[in-house]
Amino acid sequence: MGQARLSLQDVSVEVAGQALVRELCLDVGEGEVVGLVGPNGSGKSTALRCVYRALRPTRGAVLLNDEDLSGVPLAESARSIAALTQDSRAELDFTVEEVVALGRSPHQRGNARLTARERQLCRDALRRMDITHLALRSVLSLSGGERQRVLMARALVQEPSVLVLDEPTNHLDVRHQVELLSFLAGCGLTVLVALHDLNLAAAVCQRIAVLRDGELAACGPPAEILTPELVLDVFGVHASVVAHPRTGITQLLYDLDPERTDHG
Ligand SMILES: Nc1ncnc2c1ncn2[C@@H]1O[C@H](COP(=O)(O)OP(=O)(O)OP(=O)(O)O)[C@@H](O)[C@H]1O
Repeated sequence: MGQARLSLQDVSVEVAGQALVRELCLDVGEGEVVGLVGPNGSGKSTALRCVYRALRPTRGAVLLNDEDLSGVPLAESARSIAALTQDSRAELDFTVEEVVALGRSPHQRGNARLTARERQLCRDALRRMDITHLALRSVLSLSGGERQRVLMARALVQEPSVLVLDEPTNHLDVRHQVELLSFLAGCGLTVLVALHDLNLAAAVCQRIAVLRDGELAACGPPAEILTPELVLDVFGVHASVVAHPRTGITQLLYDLDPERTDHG
C-alpha cells in the first residue's frame, strides 16, 4: 500500500450516441479526499466506473501516478484501487468473514490460504467497520447498512492506495455515517467519493467537484464551492450557508419552501 495520485484527463463517456460524461478533468492528490456531487443522473457513477475500470472512457484517460490505466492489467490496478460501488454485490451465501477475506484476492496466487498477517487485517477491518459480531453470519441475512459495512471492510483488506466510493453512506445510520466519514478523513488514502449529502461532503472532503449533465460545473474547497448560488443553480434548491458552531466547517440549511424566489 503506497500513496497514489489519481488524474482524470478529459474523460468522456458516450453510450449509444449519448454523452454521459464530457471532457472531465479532475485530479486527486496523494492522501486527498475529493467529493463528487451532483444531481441524479449527472454522471457521478459513470465517472467513477472509469476509475475502477468497469467502463472504458470513450475519450481521455485515467492516470494512476501518471500511468494511463488503460495499459495496466486489471489484476494489477485492483491491487491499488478498491471500489465500493452501487453495483457491489455480496449476494452469494458466504459468511461475512468470507466476503471480507475476498478483498485479499488481488494479492493472492491461486487458492492460497490467508497468512497470519492477512487474517489480522481482516479482523482489523471487521472491527473498524463494527461488524465483528456478524463475522459468522451469512451476508444474505444482513440489513442494507450492515451489508454496506461488510463491503467497506472488504475494500479495506484490499490494502489499496486509492479508494473509489459511490455513495458509501447509503443505508448507514447516522452514527455509522459519521464513523465512516471520519475514518475516510483520517485514513491517509487517496479517496474519490460520490456523495449526495452536501453537508457530509463539506465535512470530510478537502475539495468538492460538482457535476451537472456530465460536465464539471465547479471544483474547489467546500467553503468556496457550496454557495447558495451554486446550490440553487445546480440543484434548484434554496439554501443558506452557516458555519458549524464548533468546527467552523461550511454547512447548508435547506429552505423547504418551493415558492421562495429570492437567493438569500
Ligand atoms: N448503460 C447506460 N446506457 C444508457 N444510459 C446510461 C447508462 N448508464 C448510465 N446512463 C445514464 O447516464 C446518466 C448518468 O448516470 P450516472 O449513474 O452516472 O449518474 P449519477 O450522477 O451517478 O446519478 P445518481 O445520483 O442518480 O446515482 C443517467 O442519465 C443514466 O440514466
